[in-house]
Amino acid sequence: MKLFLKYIKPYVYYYILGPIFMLVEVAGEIILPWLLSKIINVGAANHDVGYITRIGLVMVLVAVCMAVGGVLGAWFAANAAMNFGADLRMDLFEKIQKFSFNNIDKFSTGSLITRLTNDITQIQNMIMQTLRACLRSPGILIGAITMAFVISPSLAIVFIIVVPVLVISIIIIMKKAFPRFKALQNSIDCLNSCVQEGLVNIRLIKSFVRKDYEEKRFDEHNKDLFDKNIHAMNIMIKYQPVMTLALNATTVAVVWFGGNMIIGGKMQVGDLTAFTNYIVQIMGSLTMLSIVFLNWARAVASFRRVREVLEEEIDLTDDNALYKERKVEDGNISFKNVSFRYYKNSEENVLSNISFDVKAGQTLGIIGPTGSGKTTLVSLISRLYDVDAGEVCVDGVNVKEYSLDNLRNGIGMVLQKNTLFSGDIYENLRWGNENADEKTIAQAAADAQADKFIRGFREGYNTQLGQGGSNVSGGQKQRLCIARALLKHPKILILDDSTSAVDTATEKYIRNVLYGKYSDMTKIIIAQRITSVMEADEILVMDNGCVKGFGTHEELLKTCPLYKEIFDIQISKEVG
Ligand SMILES: Nc1ncnc2c1ncn2[C@@H]1O[C@H](COP(=O)(O)OP(=O)(O)OP(=O)(O)O)[C@@H](O)[C@H]1O
Repeated sequence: MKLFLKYIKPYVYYYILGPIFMLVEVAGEIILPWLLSKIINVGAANHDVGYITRIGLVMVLVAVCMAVGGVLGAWFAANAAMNFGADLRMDLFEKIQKFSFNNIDKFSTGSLITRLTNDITQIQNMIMQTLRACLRSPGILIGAITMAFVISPSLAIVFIIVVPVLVISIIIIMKKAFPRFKALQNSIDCLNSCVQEGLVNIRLIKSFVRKDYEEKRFDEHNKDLFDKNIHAMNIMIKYQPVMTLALNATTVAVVWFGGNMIIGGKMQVGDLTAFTNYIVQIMGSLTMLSIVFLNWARAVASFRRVREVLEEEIDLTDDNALYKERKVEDGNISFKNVSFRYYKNSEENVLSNISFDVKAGQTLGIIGPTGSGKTTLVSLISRLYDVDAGEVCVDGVNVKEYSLDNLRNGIGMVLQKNTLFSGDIYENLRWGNENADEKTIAQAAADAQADKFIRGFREGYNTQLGQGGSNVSGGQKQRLCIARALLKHPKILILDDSTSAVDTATEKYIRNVLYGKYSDMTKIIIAQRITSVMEADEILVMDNGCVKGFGTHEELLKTCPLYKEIFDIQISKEVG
């Protein structure tokens, strides 16, 4: 509730004015049947045209006031709901941006998308409907029942039987609806995850001819969503005819008893007309209330899902950092007895007892079999994960003592899975430095051996890139990502297998530029090709999460059997 109030507070006037304007409509709906009965009982009975005209004009005036009240009430309700949704969505998005990888792994991407979109829409709809109905429906209910008792207390007894029965059935329906709506939202999660995976990987699906399999998977999720929808909607489907039946039965009973009363001279025709109008209003407001309650059931399920994300504890923060203002100045790196595992309940470490130092400006090459922990190791430098034992220091300070922004601003990472965004090349490269001018961008691109091929495109640097960089080759994408990182001018540059798709000659050019022009930058180059790391100042050889060797190329050839083996296999293959 506290969380709910946070989003209501800034727009509290909308929440007050919306229902108040709706009351104008309520008053009108109560007055109109009564005025109608006056026209029938007095005007028509006495053939008094003047009376009919006067009351008629009052009715028109009431209708105009109702329209104005209705429009303003709806406007305030819509604004309250939309603002609530927009603020909640923003907070949710900000929270997700702060998530560590561990937090992200807990929720699937599809589920986070559903929570950000569909769940918040449910909450918005609920707020809008509630504001429109919270005073209107009870107001009409109370007003119409009162008027009915005023007109004919004996006839109004029928409501004492009908209303409690309907209220009890609404409560039962609410109880049944809640779990069904929760299951429905979870099913939307699964469908969204399936759609997202299917669209992001559409090229892979086509190349592996997995279209049928993916269609089958989608069909299963789609059917599940259909079933859950029907299961939830069944409540509404069954409920609506019950309400209509109750309305019709009550009307028939009232007309029958009322007719007898008119024959017996105990009631006037106009009163019976007004009475039947009030029946419609009472039933209408009960139906409206039941729909609002059903939407509440759905929105509460959604709100719980949104709250789950908002209240998720972020396990990697800089809240307790000692040197929040400090920036990475030189680029010295030091690993001291570092151990790490992804799953905290697993017994085996992914990295075990790693220790090494890299001085500012040096180049460290990292080589080792796949899965040996190279990517994991460099992820710890920019605190994508926290170590389980030991410490990682940058410029002599534990990475946990920097603010995350300052630490990550000092480090440029070109990840193994490179990603570009839709937009032109300029926009993409400016991720490295949003203020970079065209000349600086072109220079960074030239250093990454990308300038030439970019200028080869018809639109040059204005070429639009597809989502994820789908319209450039793997090697081109890697060079654009390196240019983007160079533009950042980080103190530490990490290239994680990021030239694997670049031909060896171009890769050598890039290395030469890095060793020459960027000699003050600490560079970590992870590679599968031994030629990519041979010239590094130090080389770290990894195997199964452990350091198997550390030294220069010449030293390792003598001291590290694994390095020698990799060298022999790769170099003899090249010679062969
Ligand atoms: N996000 C993750 N969650 C759980 N386990 C992971 C995760 N990422 C990697 N691993 C596991 O950690 C180990 C080391 O993976 P890592 O990616 O660091 O190896 P690598 O040496 O960089 O491999 P490659 O050369 O293939 O890129 C592997 O066993 C891998 O399965």
